[in-house]
Amino acid sequence: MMESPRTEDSGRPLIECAAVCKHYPDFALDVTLTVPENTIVGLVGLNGSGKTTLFRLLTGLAKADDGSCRMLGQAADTLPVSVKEQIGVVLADTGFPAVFTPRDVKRILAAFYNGFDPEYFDALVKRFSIPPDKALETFSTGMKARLRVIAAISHHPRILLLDEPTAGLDVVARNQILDLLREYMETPGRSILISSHIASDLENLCDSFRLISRGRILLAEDMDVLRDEYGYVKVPASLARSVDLKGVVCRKTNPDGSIEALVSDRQFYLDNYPHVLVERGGVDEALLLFEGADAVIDRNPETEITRKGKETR
Ligand SMILES: Nc1ncnc2c1ncn2[C@@H]1O[C@H](COP(=O)(O)OP(=O)(O)OP(=O)(O)O)[C@@H](O)[C@H]1O
Repeated sequence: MMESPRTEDSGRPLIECAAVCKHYPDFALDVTLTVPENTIVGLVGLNGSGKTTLFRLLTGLAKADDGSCRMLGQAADTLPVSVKEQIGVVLADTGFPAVFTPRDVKRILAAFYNGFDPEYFDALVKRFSIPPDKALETFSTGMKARLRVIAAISHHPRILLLDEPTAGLDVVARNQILDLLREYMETPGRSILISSHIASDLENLCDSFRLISRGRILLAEDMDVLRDEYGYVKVPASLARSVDLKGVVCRKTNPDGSIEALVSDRQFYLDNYPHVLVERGGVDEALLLFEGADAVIDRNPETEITRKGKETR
């Protein structure tokens, strides 16, 4: 059986999805995922792949048709307040009413969370140059996004669920948020599940990532393994029959007969095939190849584990 991503071998699971299923008329989600403490997991997938649906299941906003999600060991659809207190959430396309000011937001959070830290909130608002008394309708996209993350983090939760927290932001604003998330993780016992369309954000922040496609997680890997060992290879049509596609994770055959593939052992190709283009395989390459692939090997060990568990039940 394949190992889980190496950085996640130890640590209590804070976020768990066990074969959780959600069906819509034109879409089906079926996900198994574990995020242990002290870990940042990135969720990557194209538009409509199911990222927001998964966040909605984890926050109890959507109810699973089968399987289950657990947060801090408790069923996600019936979380007690004591557990909700320990979760911070940024959901895509949500926010506070436009007429609110950051000071209003602070009052609401203080009423909602016992653990809300007003001094920390004020310090972050100041650090990110957010005007405390202006209505949010006057805010730029970046200011609103920063405030959403500040609001999610100011009660010192143990878990952060962040659906596209950096969407629409420039590089400075994105880096500010990523730095804040790194600081957040300096306290032991925490974890983050974060989705983003920006591969570099996830590559620089996360310990591991999950690639979700059409509602299923097809690849689960450590970020440093992806960076150090995986490769993108392009085999010209003339060599397509002679190259041993060792360690291929997914493969796409182009109309001209050339083959593009994501492989788990870049060095093998560098050593053996001097005429094959070999580059580092990043999150973007993985996404592009998985979407156009004509062959995919399921590289999500967690799915395998849960399926086996189900079969033996
Ligand atoms: N309430 C709903 N009713 C019907 N279909 C839905 C509902 N919510 C989501 N879907 C469908 O489920 C699929 C996955 O949507 P989801 O929002 O989870 O994707 P996503 O990966 O977050 O996409 P994006 O990156 O564009 O935000 C889409 O096809 C969407 O139309």
